[in-house]
Amino acid sequence: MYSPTPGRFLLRMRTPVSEEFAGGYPSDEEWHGYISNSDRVLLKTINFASPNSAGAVCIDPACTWVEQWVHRAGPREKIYFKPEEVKAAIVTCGGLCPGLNDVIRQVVITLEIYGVKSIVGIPFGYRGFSDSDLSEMPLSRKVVQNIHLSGGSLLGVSRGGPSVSDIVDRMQEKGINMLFVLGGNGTHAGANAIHEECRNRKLKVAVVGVPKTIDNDILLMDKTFGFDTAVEEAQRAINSAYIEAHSAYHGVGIVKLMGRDSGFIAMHASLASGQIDICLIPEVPFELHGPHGVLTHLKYLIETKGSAVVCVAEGAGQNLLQKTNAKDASGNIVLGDIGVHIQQETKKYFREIGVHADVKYIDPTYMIRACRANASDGILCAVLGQNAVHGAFAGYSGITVGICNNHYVYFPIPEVIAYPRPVDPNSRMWHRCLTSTGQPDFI
Ligand SMILES: Nc1ncnc2c1ncn2[C@@H]1O[C@H](COP(=O)(O)OP(=O)(O)O)[C@@H](O)[C@H]1O
Ligand SMILES: O=P(O)(O)OC[C@H]1O[C@](O)(COP(=O)(O)O)[C@@H](O)[C@@H]1O
Ligand SMILES: [Mg+2]
Repeated sequence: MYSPTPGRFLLRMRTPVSEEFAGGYPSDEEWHGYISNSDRVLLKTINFASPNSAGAVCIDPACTWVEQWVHRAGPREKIYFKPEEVKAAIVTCGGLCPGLNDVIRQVVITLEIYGVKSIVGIPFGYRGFSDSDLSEMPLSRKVVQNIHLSGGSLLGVSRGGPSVSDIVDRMQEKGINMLFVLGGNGTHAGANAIHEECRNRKLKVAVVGVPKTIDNDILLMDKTFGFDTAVEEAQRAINSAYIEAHSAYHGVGIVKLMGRDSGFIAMHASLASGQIDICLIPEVPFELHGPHGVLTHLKYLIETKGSAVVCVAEGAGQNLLQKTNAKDASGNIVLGDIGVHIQQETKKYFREIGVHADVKYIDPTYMIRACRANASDGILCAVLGQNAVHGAFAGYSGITVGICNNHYVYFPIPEVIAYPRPVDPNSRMWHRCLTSTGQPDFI
């Protein structure tokens, strides 16, 4: 569609002190280290023998093997934007997530290495495109140098905001032709709509996403950034609940962790801690009362080991609570508080059966996401941020970056947000979690 020009992302650099290397490293070397547009990464790596294998996803009863590939991420030899003509914008939307600043930093640094001079941050999510009292923030390596040392987002985040057509109007007014969108499912739905609108208006704009969700609920990816940090941070809450429960006579500790639709944080935090007796996630229904209910098992645990710790994801057991039909500014359903409900029902239950129980409830909700990224997330953010810029220069739009089978790739946005990625109750990981907790079925 547009004629490509040779890439300006230098994989080998020399300080341009001498005339000889003023333009960078000589380009006539055989090794160049660019990614070919034909490089592909295999989407699924297990050839399941039958649909009965744990976690099997099959297209037919014979589980016929179908190879599916995605584009490998990274710098290309030919680029589709002249860096001096680029005005790049970065926006962070939805809730916070550890690592947002790390990604912003890497996007800015990489853009500068390509030679982009005009880089701005849009304040407070998509809202920053419409609110007249919010002005764009000029970004450079100097501005972002140390932002990864703290959590949150330098640019601020928000839910809700203007229509897609208003956003594209503002982008046209401001001359933005590269947009980097950091956010979850909702943000990516918006990013894809912005990409489509730009196409309809025949604008040469690259819209590239970087999936941000501590819930880890984006399809096809090994994991999203911030998830590891959230799981690690959750260990403190779980350990406190364990110590409280263990030190009390008939102690019961309850910890509620984030996870609107998906129980990945609760499952991984339970598995990592080794201190959880009951893990409850949205994907696996449970009863509190009755012979197979959670409370009967708590009584058994109190009798047999003296204490117990429960980890519950915020989206779990919503069928046990009264629906409010309330929605947040982005249209997400406001959930009932399952943690408080389990706390109250546990106290009531033990009171009614005349057994002493010392119930302690910990809700570390915002503490697990308002923190700085750990080392492994720091690396993930760096690679994703850099690859987002390479993707835009490679001429892609309507894509998002991710890690798939340990390789970094570009996904078409609609493929990864078709629905929130759930924990598969038939997966090995959920079975491993059950093995660790030793919990029975609660239905
Ligand atoms: N289907 C959609 N189409 C366009 N924009 C959307 C859509 N869903 C959400 N958004 C916008 O994306 C932003 C973030 O959405 P939200 O659901 O709050 O967070 P997240 O992106 O983390 O899922 C909000 O500004 C919201 O208005
Ligand atoms: O109170 P807030 O800011 O709406 O955030 C709560 C939500 O944030 C999350 O952790 C992640 O949500 P997003 O991916 O939409 O940012 C959800 O699990 C949780 O419901
Ligand atoms: Mg969301």
